[in-house]
Order: sequence, then C-alpha cells, then structure tokens
Amino acid sequence: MHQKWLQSTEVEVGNVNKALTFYIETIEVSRLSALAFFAAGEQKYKGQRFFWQNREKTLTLVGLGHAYVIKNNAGHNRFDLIEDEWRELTKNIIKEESEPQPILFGGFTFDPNNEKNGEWDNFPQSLFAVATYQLVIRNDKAYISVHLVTDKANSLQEFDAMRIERDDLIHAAQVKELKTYEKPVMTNYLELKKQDYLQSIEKVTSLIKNKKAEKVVIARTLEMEFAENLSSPQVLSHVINEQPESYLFGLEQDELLFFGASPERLVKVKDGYAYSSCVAGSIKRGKTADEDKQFGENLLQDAKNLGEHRYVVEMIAETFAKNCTEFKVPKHPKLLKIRDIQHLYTPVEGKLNHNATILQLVKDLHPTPALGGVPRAEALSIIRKYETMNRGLYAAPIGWLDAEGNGEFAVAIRSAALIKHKAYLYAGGGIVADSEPTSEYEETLVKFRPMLRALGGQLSE
Ligand SMILES: C=C(O[C@H]1C=CC=C(C(=O)O)[C@@H]1O)C(=O)O
Ligand SMILES: [Mg+2]
Repeated sequence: MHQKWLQSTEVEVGNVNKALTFYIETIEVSRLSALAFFAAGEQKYKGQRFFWQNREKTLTLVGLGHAYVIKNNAGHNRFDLIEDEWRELTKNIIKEESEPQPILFGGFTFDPNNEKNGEWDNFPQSLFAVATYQLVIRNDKAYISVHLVTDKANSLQEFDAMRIERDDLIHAAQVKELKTYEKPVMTNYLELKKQDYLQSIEKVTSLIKNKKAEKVVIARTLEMEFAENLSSPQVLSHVINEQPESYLFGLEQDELLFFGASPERLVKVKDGYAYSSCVAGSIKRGKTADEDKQFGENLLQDAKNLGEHRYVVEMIAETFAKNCTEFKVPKHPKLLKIRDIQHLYTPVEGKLNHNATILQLVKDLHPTPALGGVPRAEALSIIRKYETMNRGLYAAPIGWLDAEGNGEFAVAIRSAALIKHKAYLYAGGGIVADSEPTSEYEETLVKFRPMLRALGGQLSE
C-alpha cells in the first residue's frame, strides 16, 4: 500500500469549558473507491457516516465516525453558532496549502419552526461533524486523515490504535469490499396525502391571486417499503451509478440515511469568491433529441416557468449585492439538462466582502425562492400551514466547509430519507399565480424519478 505521511498536528483548542487537543494525521493513499471506503465502516460507524461528491466530480468526501459533533436547535442563530464553534475548534490548526484539512460536513434542516411529526423527529436543526476517518479525493489523489479531538492529557496511544484501524479500513476498501449491490425489492408504494397535496396547490394559487404571497414552493412525500432493511452503501451505489451529473450526498444519523442527487448549488466559496446557482422552472426530457430540444425551447419561452425563475434570480442577486464587492448575473437563463428533467438555470458569481463567510451566505440564501418563496416569511408560514409534511433536510442546505472558509453547499432536493425498510421520497415545485394542480403533480412525478429509480421503484414512463 502506497502511503505518504503528510502532516501531524496537535493543537490546543479552547472550548466552552474544557481544553481540547485536536490530533490530525493525513496520509496520501493510492486511489480507492469512495463507496468502498464508506462501506468499510458498515459495522462500526453505521449511523455516523457521510458521502459527498460535487457535480464536476473533482471532489469526493467520505467520513466515518464522529471525531467532533457540532449541532444545535437554535433556530435563526443556528448558522452563527455552528460558525463560532467551528472557528474555535480550528483556530490553531496549521493550514498547509497542498493538503486536505479537517472538514466539517453536515446540514441545516429546512425549517426549524415546522413542528409536524414523522421521520425527522429525532433530527437536530443543525447537524455537523468532523469525521474520525476522513477521505478526500481531489485532483485524482486520495488522502485519508485521522482526527481525534480529546480532553485527555496524553492520547498518543489511542491515536496509535487509530492509525492501525485506519490501515484496516483502507485495506478493506482496496481489496475486500468492492462489490456490486442488488436493486432493492420494493413491496409497497404510497403517495402520501395526494388529495391534500392537490388541494394545497389550489389553495396556494388562490392565496397568491389574493396577493398573500407571490410564489410558494409546495412539496409532497412518497413512501416506499422494502422486503428487507436496506443498507446505506447499497442505496448510494445506485445513486452514484445513475446520477453522475448531480451533487451526490448521503448523511447518516443513527438509523436514518438522508441521501440524494441534486442539480442545485446553494453556494460555493473558494478563495474569496462565491458561486451560486438559480435553478427553478422545469420541463421533462423529450423521448427523442428533437423533442428534447423542442421542450427546452418551450421552457425558455414559458411565462409561468420564467416567472418561477425570476424570483430566484432577483433574490440571489440581492444577497450577492449585500455580501460581495462585485458580482455577475447573466441576463437570461440557460437550460440545465439532467437525466430526467430540464431546468432554467442562471449561475451567479461574485467577489466576497472581507467579512462575508460561507455560513453567512448559507444563512442569507436559505431558503431561496426555488425552495421557499416570495416574500420569504409569508411563503414559509404558508408552507407550514398547507404542506402535509415536515421537510427535515429536504430542500435544505447540505455540504461542507474547511477551516479557511472554503466549502460548498447544495440544496438537498431529489432526495429521500431511508430508515431500515422504509424510504420517504420528497419533491415539490414552485407555485405561482398561474400554476395548475395536475401539472404541478406531474412535475413532482418527474422529480421523484431519480430516487425512485435508485430504490427499485416502478417508473411511470
Ligand atoms: C423543489 C424542487 O425543485 C425546485 C428546483 C428546481 C425546479 C423547481 C420547479 O420548477 O418548481 C423547484 O423550484 C424539487 O425538486 O423538489
Ligand atoms: Mg416548477
């Protein structure tokens, strides 16, 4: 096994009431399958793992185990609290340009004020962790870091044992765990509260016509049951194989795996520049290249979809105006074509103010009108009242950041929560004055397809 020792750091970090030491060791390893590394943690770290791959496939992250968890239920303050604790934990870390740093991975739930019960009952409003074993694959190189955050005085022996475990995990990922996974066998499929959903679209369009809001995104849930409990690697393997053009993510908390394949970036920060994307307005893919092109051209001209899109561009542009010294927004949307669907798409980029941070941008941007609505507060209270579900992490920010402030968050759409032998799939759409219940319903069917396919569900077309 090729291993190159890269860094070993021992730093004191001031915590609320105790002094902690953060031990870090990073090695370079010969390239290995990220999914196999994830699967190597099945016995010991199930419930404490994450998987991430960006759209361009230039960065893959896997985390096994929790070296340090930052979580809270602090409502609007949750973004600031995560940022403060992360800064405190990493303030003495020596940042080496060429090496992967400790990464904080996690997500913020869609709406801390939604009190509906269901599969998200035990999930905190913000959940982030530094992995015990962190895999970073970047620029075709694979790095594994061991992290230990402890209040014990001398932990070198413990750290030595962790090195041995690291080598076992790498070995398992490289030689033992390479396997192909069967498609799940679905035994039941339920469109939860379909009538309530259709009625909510009617209700929300009438509220919009009466000027109670301009746009509101309404979503619904599909429940699937399987013959047996599914494993996270099994489910992720199908998503990875079938949705190459999206952000791929998986985040475990105890028995729950939240996973998905999203086309939508919330924000990326790299070296003082910020990048976001407006993705809203949809049409299905055509059966032939010609039909597909025709659908795309129709979408680019369609007043209802351009309306859905425009709200998102306006709001993201305002947020960039507030946080950037300069920024660019193209005048007209382009098409973003992914496997099942085409969207209107406008990329936005800017140079950040000195005091703007990635979590500040997440806080300002979330939820954009592609997921919430306009005005934001009115839209959120309409969602709370008329939507039949608790979104949990669906439509919410999921992603990572490092100690230098670089990072990326996707909007967790085209996603599902898996708990043992049941999965809950989520999809919604932007409702504006001229929305119609049946066409919105059909749009959600298209948006369910990626997760439905990954889980072995029937597809209607
Ligand atoms: C809310 C979802 O999609 C959003 C993102 C792109 C297009 C959308 C639309 O056309 O309605 C939605 O705003 C979803 O996929 O569940
Ligand atoms: Mg739509």
